[in-house]
This record gives sequence, C-alpha cells and structure tokens, in this order.
Amino acid sequence: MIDLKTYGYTDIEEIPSGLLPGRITELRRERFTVITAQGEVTAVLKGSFYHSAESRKDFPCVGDFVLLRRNESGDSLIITLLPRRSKFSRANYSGHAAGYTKTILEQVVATNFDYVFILSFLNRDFNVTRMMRYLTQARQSGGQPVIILTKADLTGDFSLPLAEVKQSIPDVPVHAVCSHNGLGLNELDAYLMPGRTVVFLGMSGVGKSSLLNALMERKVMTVKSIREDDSRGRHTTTHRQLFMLPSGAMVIDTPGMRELGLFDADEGIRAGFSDVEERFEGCRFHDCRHESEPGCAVLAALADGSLPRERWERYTAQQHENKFVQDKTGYLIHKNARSQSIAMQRKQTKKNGGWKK
Ligand SMILES: Nc1nc2c(ncn2[C@@H]2O[C@H](COP(=O)(O)OP(=O)(O)OP(=O)(O)O)[C@@H](O)[C@H]2O)c(=O)[nH]1
Ligand SMILES: [Zn+2]
Repeated sequence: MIDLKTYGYTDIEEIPSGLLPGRITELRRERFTVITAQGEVTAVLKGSFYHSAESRKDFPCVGDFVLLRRNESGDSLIITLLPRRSKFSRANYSGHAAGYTKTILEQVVATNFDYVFILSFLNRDFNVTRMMRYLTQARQSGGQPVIILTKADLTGDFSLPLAEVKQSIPDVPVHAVCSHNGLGLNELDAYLMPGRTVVFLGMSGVGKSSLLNALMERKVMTVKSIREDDSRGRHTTTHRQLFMLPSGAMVIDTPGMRELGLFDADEGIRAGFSDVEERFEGCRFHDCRHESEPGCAVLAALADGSLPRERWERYTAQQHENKFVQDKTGYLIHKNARSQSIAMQRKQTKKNGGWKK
C-alpha cells in the first residue's frame, strides 16, 4: 500500500464507493499515469469529460488529484477531477486549427503545486522587469514564489546582485545556487518537504533540467546546450513529468510549463541591448541586415570602434538563441494543435455515429 498523502493528497469528505483517489504523474496523448494507494495505474478519461467539459481547463493534467474506477486488466477510468489549489495555464489556439471553436482555449499545464521556483540567471542581461512578470504569473497561479538565481559559479561575487534583487523584491525569498557544484542547494530544503510540490518557471537555458537533476541526485533529464538545434532529442531519458525527489518533495516539469518560460525572450533582448538596437535607426535601409549593405550604421560603428565587436557578436548570438527558442515554441504549439485537432476530429466522428462527414 502507498500512502497517497506522501504525494500531497489531503482527504476529501466522501469518496463514492468503488472509486479510488490518485494523483496524475504523467500524461501522454490521452493516456494518464496515476499513482494510487494500490500502486501506479494507467487510465483514460470517462467519455463525459469530452462531452460535458465547458472548456479544456476542466480536463485533468499532471499534478491533478482525481477519482478513478480501477480496472485490473486494462486502463482504469478517470471519473472525477478533484478541486485544484493552484494551477498554471496557457492560451491554446488549437481550436482554430481544428476549425472547431472560435474562442481561445485555456489549457492547464500543471496543478496543485505549493511553490513556484522562478529561475533566473544573473548575467548582464538580467532584468528585474522580467522577473516581476514571472512573479505576477506565479502569484496568480496560487503557488508561493521563490526566486532562484542559477549558475552561481559563473557570477563570481554574488552579494551585490543578490542585494539588488532583495531590495527590489523584498517580500520574496531569494537563493543563489549552482547545480554543478551543489552550492546553495541546501537552502532549498526548507521548501522541499515531504508531500510538497514545486514547479520551475524560467527562460530556456536558465538551468531547469540541471536543477532538477541536482535535486534528484541522479540524471533524469538530458541536459543539452541551448544552442543545440534538435529540440526533439531533448529530455529523452524519461517522459515522467511529476518527479518524486529523494527528499519526498515533488517537481512537476511538463512541456507546457516550459513554454510559459518563453513568453518574453524578445523583450528581454531588447531591454539588454538597447545600445545596439538604437544604431539601426542610422542605417540607410530600414530592412538593413547589417552585413554588407551600403550606409549601414552598425558596420560603420564597428569600423570606427564605437560599437565593440564582442558586444555586436553577443547580440547576434542572443538573437540566434531567441530564434531557436521561438522555433521550439512554434514546434511544440504546432505539435499540440495537431494532436488535439486529431482528438477533436475523433470525438466528432464518434458523435456522428462513427462516420466522418
Ligand atoms: N556553470 C553552470 N552551468 C549550468 C548550471 N546549471 C545549468 N548550467 C548549464 O546551462 C545550460 C542549460 O541548462 P539546462 O538545465 O538544460 O537549462 P533548461 O532551463 O532546462 O533549458 P530548457 O530545457 O531549454 O528549458 C547547460 O549547458 C547547463 O550545463 C550551473 O549551475 N552552473
Ligand atoms: Zn545596418
């Protein structure tokens, strides 16, 4: 027997007979993995979820507590979604792709977490505005925000930037950590208590997989350089999305959660490189690519040294990374839209008595 309370479950008043409570640890296509007192089971949704759900936000996702009817010989059936105490969701445009509805649907990507770790890297493009936006998102989610400054080993003396963050955001705890050498990780023990659940929010490359690996004390995610071009190859070690840490706390890491971290990469670059982008106004052609065009203000500034070459290279490297991030987001959204429009068509086909119109 597994005590579901170790998974953060709190007793509900009455469980209808024949039903078993559980927590969703994984979601692949339309099949769920659910941990219950009787062990792990795979489950699908009861048909009425598809017929009566007001919107996609009523669909169970990773982190949800549910009641299911156990099936010893096949997929169990998820009957009820239990109330959520926190959630992250994102707009989902798949309805448009399927031509199914004109409204933008809310898709829930993680639920029932206690803490939102906002990961940020303290390099020169660090910006408090972006952090504030993550904070707003975190507070709206119902989770408690904690700021984690990553890659402490690369920043040298941390005390000044740390003090700056603490001053601008006095009411949120801040911790500096290094996932490679373990520095500062013990400060996180206070949050990583048995039964507690954490989600990570932060831009691509900030070190989410590395932190998860460090906390898992073993490698569960494949960490790759963010310049790596193959997004499909990532995270191939396991598809599990709710991780039980050795401490007894859990981390939810879903693709949807990762997408939330990408929303303002463009803006982040703009804020960090205004000195570079201001020069574009001096170019003769408004669509100048700053490569070999006549009258290019960037090339002139590089030639006379008023724009240091390293600064320019850093900017173009960031732009390149950002494009990669956007492509990856686009890829994920497209992929979701496709699989969901297939699901919707299937549902429509079912409604039409098994015949496609
Ligand atoms: N020096 C140093 N490098 C780190 C640390 N944590 C992560 N990195 C490096 O930063 C890069 C990105 O790390 P990931 O953990 O893959 O970042 P992520 O946030 O999971 O990225 P996405 O999967 O794109 O969302 C890798 O090259 C890591 O090795 C750290 O504490 N110190
Ligand atoms: Zn130019």
